[in-house]
Amino acid sequence: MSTPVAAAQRAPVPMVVVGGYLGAGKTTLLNRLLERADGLRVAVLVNDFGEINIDAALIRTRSSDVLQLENGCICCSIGGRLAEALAAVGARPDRPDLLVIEASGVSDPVRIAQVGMLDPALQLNAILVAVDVQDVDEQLCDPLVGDMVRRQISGATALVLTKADLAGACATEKVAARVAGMAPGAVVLAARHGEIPLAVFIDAAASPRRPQGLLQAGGSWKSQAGNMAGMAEVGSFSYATRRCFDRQRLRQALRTLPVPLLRAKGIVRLGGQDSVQEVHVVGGRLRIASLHGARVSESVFVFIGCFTAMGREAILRCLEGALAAP
Ligand SMILES: Nc1nc2c(ncn2[C@@H]2O[C@H](COP(=O)(O)OP(=O)(O)OP(=O)(O)O)[C@@H](O)[C@H]2O)c(=O)[nH]1
Repeated sequence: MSTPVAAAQRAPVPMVVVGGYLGAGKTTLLNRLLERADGLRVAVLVNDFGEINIDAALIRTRSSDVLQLENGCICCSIGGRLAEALAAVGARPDRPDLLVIEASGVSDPVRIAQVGMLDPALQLNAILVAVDVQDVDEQLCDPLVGDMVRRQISGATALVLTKADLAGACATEKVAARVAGMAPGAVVLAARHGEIPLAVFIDAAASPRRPQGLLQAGGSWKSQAGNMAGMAEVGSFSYATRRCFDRQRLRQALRTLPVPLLRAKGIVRLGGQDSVQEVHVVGGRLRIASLHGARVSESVFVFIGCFTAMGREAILRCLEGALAAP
């Protein structure tokens, strides 16, 4: 392994941080990049909220170079581990051509970029922030998460509008104007199911840099996130089972959960089917889609929200009611 000095003398690894609120489409962006990154060696560092890293599993179906950090907000709670993981990438004898960090939906991408910028082996290319056109207005008004979403958006060098296909052109234009005003200097572009020009990741010049203050920006995030967690107890819990789910019952259960949540995602096996499915609940909408090429021995779910013990149990009961007959 090379020494830190030797590592610093080689050309730095371009780094892109992908941020954005829960369910905004970060993993989709990353997977689309990996599908098209012909010959480009992309290392991916994924931080997820919850003890089961569903995102890393979803990305692993498309890349083998995936590093993962568990449990939420890399910038506040595991900054040291993030720095270590980044240093390990920079110290590799065969450095990747690109390092992409997927931030958790409740973290501040600027803080993550700051940690990376302290490492001379890395060079920040862009902070991409995914913005869900359908849900961002509601998120920005939400007393619980509004400040966090605003901060994520305002730290972007590129804002990637997602789900324009669902929201329509008119809503997309309105959101584009709104978020552009929150992040002056950021490029605003729309993604089609995660597809954006590769240059946005690869070419530093394609993303205008925040000219100043990057290292100062976002300084109060830690305390804000701390307050938020204390006030509202945003948390997560997971569920794993070796049994299969019944598709119809699972749909019904996830559409009628008795407890509000911020996000749910899972990788599940359905009774009578070989294929593995990915499951997403975002903004109350449910999507179940085949996860091609995946093989799993158990189904897993992560739920993110403000749950009481009773709420948690109610959700677990719903899930158990959706299991297929053994
Ligand atoms: N229709 C449509 N769906 C999208 C688009 N982008 C993402 N999605 C869907 O939105 C859901 C959430 O996408 P993810 O990529 O998992 O979102 P994420 O930001 O990684 O989610 P977290 O990691 O939980 O914060 C999935 O069901 C995606 O298929 C899009 O452009 N159009």
